[in-house]
Amino acid sequence: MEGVDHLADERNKAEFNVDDMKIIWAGSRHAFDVSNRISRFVATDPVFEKSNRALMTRKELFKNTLKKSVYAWKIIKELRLSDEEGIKLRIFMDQPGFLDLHWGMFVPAIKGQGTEEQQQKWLSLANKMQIIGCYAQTELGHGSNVQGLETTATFDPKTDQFIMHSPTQTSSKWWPGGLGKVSTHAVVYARLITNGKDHGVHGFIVQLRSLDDHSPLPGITIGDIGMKFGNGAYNSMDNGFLMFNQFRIPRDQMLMRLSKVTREGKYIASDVPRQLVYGTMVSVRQTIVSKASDALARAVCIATRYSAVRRQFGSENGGIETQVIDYKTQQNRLFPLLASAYAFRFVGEWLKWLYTDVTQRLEASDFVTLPEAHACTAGLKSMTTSATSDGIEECRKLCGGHGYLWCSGLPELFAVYVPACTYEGDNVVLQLQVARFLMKTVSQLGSGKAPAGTTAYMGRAQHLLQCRSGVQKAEDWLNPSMVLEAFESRALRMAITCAKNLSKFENQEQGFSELLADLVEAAIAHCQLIVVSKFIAKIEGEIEGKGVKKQLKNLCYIYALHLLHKHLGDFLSTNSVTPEQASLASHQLRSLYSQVRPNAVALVDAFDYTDHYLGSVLGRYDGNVYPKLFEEALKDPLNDSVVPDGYHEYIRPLIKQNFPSAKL
Ligand SMILES: CC/C=C\C/C=C\C/C=C\CCCC(=O)SCCNC(=O)CCNC(=O)[C@H](O)C(C)(C)COP(=O)(O)OP(=O)(O)OC[C@H]1O[C@@H](n2cnc3c(N)ncnc32)[C@H](O)[C@@H]1OP(=O)(O)O
Ligand SMILES: Cc1cc2nc3c(=O)[nH]c(=O)nc-3n(C[C@H](O)[C@H](O)[C@H](O)COP(=O)(O)OP(=O)(O)OC[C@H]3O[C@@H](n4cnc5c(N)ncnc54)[C@H](O)[C@@H]3O)c2cc1C
Repeated sequence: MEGVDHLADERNKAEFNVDDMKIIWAGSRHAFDVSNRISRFVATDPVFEKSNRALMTRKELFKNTLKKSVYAWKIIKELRLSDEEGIKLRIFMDQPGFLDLHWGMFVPAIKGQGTEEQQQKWLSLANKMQIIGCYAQTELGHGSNVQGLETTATFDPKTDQFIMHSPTQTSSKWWPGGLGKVSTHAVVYARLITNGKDHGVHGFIVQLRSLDDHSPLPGITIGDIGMKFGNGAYNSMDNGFLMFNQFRIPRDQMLMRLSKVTREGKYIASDVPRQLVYGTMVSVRQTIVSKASDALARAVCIATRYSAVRRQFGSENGGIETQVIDYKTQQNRLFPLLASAYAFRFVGEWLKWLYTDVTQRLEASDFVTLPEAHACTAGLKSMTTSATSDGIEECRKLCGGHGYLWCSGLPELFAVYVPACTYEGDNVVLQLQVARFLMKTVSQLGSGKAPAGTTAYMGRAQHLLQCRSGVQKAEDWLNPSMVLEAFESRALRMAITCAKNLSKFENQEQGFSELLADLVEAAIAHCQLIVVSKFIAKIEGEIEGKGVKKQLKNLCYIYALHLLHKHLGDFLSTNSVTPEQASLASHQLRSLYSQVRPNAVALVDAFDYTDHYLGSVLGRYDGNVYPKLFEEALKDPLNDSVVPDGYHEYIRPLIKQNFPSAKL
């Protein structure tokens, strides 16, 4: 029934103030106001309609993305939206496109690696979108191994230019978003060569297309790399290829904040760490963690509302059937994902703080926390995107058959989201960076250099290696110090076991290669500890709103205890818990699920997503699922006619067995 809230009973059960939780989820009242206003603005503007995009051809989808992106930019200018509002507009527009890479990577790369002069020149054009840029690093032959890139930028002192060249097919740039059809410029990563010497990978600003007619400049071959996973989905983006044939750019288009090439061709490296050339990736990885909470929250919102609407079995004497959300199996799959969405939100907030802190330190030439910032952004990007991709797929299954329908919103969400496990660093490759950092930290234990920040717990190695968990009853698993100690001792013991096994090899690199799988496990344990500890820090801080803290506490312990359950092998093999304590944790989990159950729908309402943004018939705010499923089905072009195209050509001859005679 139109206008009826089918989930009203669920909402009435809530034991906390949803409006207060909305503020906690958004981060502040101001952030909530911005999100709420912009999301509703996008939802009501017909240009941002998106329900029809799965049926568009690639060309139509691409053109539709251009239209929406340019319209979004027009709105940003005309309404003088702030940066924050502009970012929200792009998020709620919910269609990957060139704007993401222009604002998300091209502009930050120039800000981070350009001199002040270069910033003045290029950012004034980029900020007005008089040029459109992308981030061209990955090549056909190399993505993870950045040092293995083959594109060259050779300095020619005669002309004061760099010659950009793609010496092999594998050196073609391949994947950059926005490159294929839109970008006029790119920050290109290439090996810098001066006087015959290779100085490794550096960034260069390169014009790719004419600003008059958009044709590729002579010496440049460029195009789109083709269809990607799913219908619609990430195919709105023009990921591209690019080859240079001795293409010349002026010397001052090398990004020279970190190192320089003089007029004479002399290479001058500054005294800052060379890894700062990877700075844009660190900044984007940080934002990807918050985006993970957003994507997971969307899937969980759909699955939770639908699980409250959907009924199966359990009716007695023809009475009403059981809501599937009441099955403990459904709760055991769904509530940890709900808890994870909140957990990733809070760790994302903390990571933003860490990133801001390291940026300020770098500006003051303090590089001490750079390795930790790299390890945290890499590890948390990896952990949260893997969990989110798996979580979206689990939500699809939680919605049964209807979850497989395009109009559930889940197939497209998965198709758009899953490459996050690969872009901005393959998730395994990134965990190995964390593992290197952990092995270094372990090797320095006892050297007098106390581990700090997220590895500070390793400074208590003596205690953590010997301690036995004090959990004696199920309620002890609601004690933050007991939970933290179990996670710390598991992470430390796994790292120390890896370090001991490594030390058995004469050649450390060979040992590292042999132990890769164990090292990744140790890195994941460390990252999970970070997320648990930041969630605990959140619930121990000041939280306003009726009943809000209680709900967050429940979610925090669900998050931690479900991880304990999932990785029980680690916890048992490191003697961080006993089998009896593990079974007490399961008992506590069941009790927490019962406490979350009446609040579940309100906890996803707190995400404040519009029906437009969710894009899901199953996740509708009003829960009016079945009539809307019919409406969606009837919109399908196959239902335009009762008798389908092809009937006379194929179906009728088949059932009449009236084929033209076959020829062999
Ligand atoms: C608002 C946001 C909006 C938009 C964007 C969002 C979505 C858009 C969608 C998609 C965009 C996707 C864009 C891309 O994918 S761009 C391409 C990304 N590519 C990668 O991520 C490549 C991954 N590989 C690497 O990062 C590195 O090569 C590496 C794996 C980390 C290895 O580095 P390398 O130098 O070759 O090798 P090492 O010898 O292992 O490292 C030396 C030393 O440096 C340290 N290190 C490495 N990276 C960093 C860093 N970023 N910062 C600081 N330090 C770093 C490393 O740990 C090691 O340290 P030691 O102390 O051990 O010497
Ligand atoms: C949708 C999308 C958008 C993208 N956008 C951009 C962009 O805008 N700009 C850009 O420059 N790039 C972009 N990329 C490229 C992306 O950054 C790379 O694909 C990514 O960094 C992974 O590199 P790869 O493809 O070389 O993977 P590979 O490194 O070839 O990975 C293949 C397999 O090998 C494993 N592996 C690799 N190295 C190791 C190792 N040392 N130890 C153990 N296992 C290893 C990996 O775990 C993986 O299983 C994009 C990619 C996608 C999918």
